[in-house]
Amino acid sequence: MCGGHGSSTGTGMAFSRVRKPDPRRAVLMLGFLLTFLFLLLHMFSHQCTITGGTTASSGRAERGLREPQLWGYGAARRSSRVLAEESVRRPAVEEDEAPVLPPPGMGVPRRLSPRFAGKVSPLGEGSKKLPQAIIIGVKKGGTRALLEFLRVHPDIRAVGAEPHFFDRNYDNGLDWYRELMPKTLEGQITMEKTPSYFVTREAPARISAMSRDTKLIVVVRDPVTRAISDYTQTLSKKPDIPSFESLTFKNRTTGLIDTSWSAIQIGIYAKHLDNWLQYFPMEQILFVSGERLISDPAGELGRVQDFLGLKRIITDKHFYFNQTKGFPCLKKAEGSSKPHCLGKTKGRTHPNIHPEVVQRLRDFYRPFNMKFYQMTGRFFGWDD
Ligand SMILES: Nc1ncnc2c1ncn2[C@@H]1O[C@H](COP(=O)(O)OS(=O)(=O)O)[C@@H](OP(=O)(O)O)[C@H]1O
Repeated sequence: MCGGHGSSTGTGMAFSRVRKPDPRRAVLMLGFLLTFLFLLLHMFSHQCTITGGTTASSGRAERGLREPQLWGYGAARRSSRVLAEESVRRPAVEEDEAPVLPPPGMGVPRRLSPRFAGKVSPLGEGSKKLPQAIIIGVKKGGTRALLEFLRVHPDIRAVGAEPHFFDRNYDNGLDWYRELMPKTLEGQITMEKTPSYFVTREAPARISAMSRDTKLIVVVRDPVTRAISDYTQTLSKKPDIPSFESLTFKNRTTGLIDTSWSAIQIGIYAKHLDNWLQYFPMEQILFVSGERLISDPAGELGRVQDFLGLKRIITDKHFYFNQTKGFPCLKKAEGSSKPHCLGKTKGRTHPNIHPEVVQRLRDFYRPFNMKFYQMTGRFFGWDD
């Protein structure tokens, strides 16, 4: 535009006009100035749109929608802000239900949240290792109690929250998984618990690929009580769900049980165990009675310590029965001198289920339970 104007007027002409005050030239200059200012303003407003775009994408993340992953300091700060904001909006996270995991590729923060922190030696020595023993199930069996009790042992280090690596987070890779673990010294055992592994089809192959020597622990509980406990947990979060009775039956009149309902499905232990036996020998799996873990915690803990090849350090002396809670509690929690019972999400009051429905479920589970006793060589006494 400028060049075009110069060539049409001619250099000499232009020069002579500079000397004379020319109102047209003044208007032109003003036009230039205004165009320049306009361009400047436009660039500035474009810059603002980009910043606004970032905010919008955070909003997307907050609403749980997918957004391209941007790693680095800004992204890390943004995701921690998102988590903080979400935790304000969400009701308190229920124990064992929604562990806050670091996103893949970002590594694990040096200071882990207490939910993830295992016991760390005061000097921070040792190294992080993949777990040599895993509590793989069952949901609502008493897995949290077992892990909390085991953590009292000086030779056990366990991650607090459920990593869900072999079901939900497998794509994050073994390095990510290892990073979640607490540091251990020579001779100490690294552990984790994720009860959903027991019913995850891919879990046995995946754990075996990590190490064929992994020791597996399953806390089992009467499948009928377990189903009611599972339902009670869901009910506590979604009070509007249908009744236990209506979810149990495909057809109430014929009494046909809906085995596709996870609360029922999980309790068919023999079927799930079959899947594990394709990859692990029976000697590598220990079954803990969820009922005896309540009535005789030291006895069950003795079996677990033997299975893990550890000295029997956790004994009767470590437990007391808390009348208010109605469950055994630790006289001294790990790393503390105070008594410790599990939180209020453990040991909930179950709704009353019609005795006829309970009986129908007992009949349904009986053959599977028999098979399970046979497979494990232990009689759990659920069918008396
Ligand atoms: N010592 C002690 N204190 C409190 N609760 C105990 C204890 N030992 C076993 N239990 C039983 O554990 C049941 C919860 O099982 P899980 O920890 O495996 O549940 S979860 O799958 O991790 O959500 C929980 O089930 P509900 O009673 O249905 O809440 C308890 O019955």
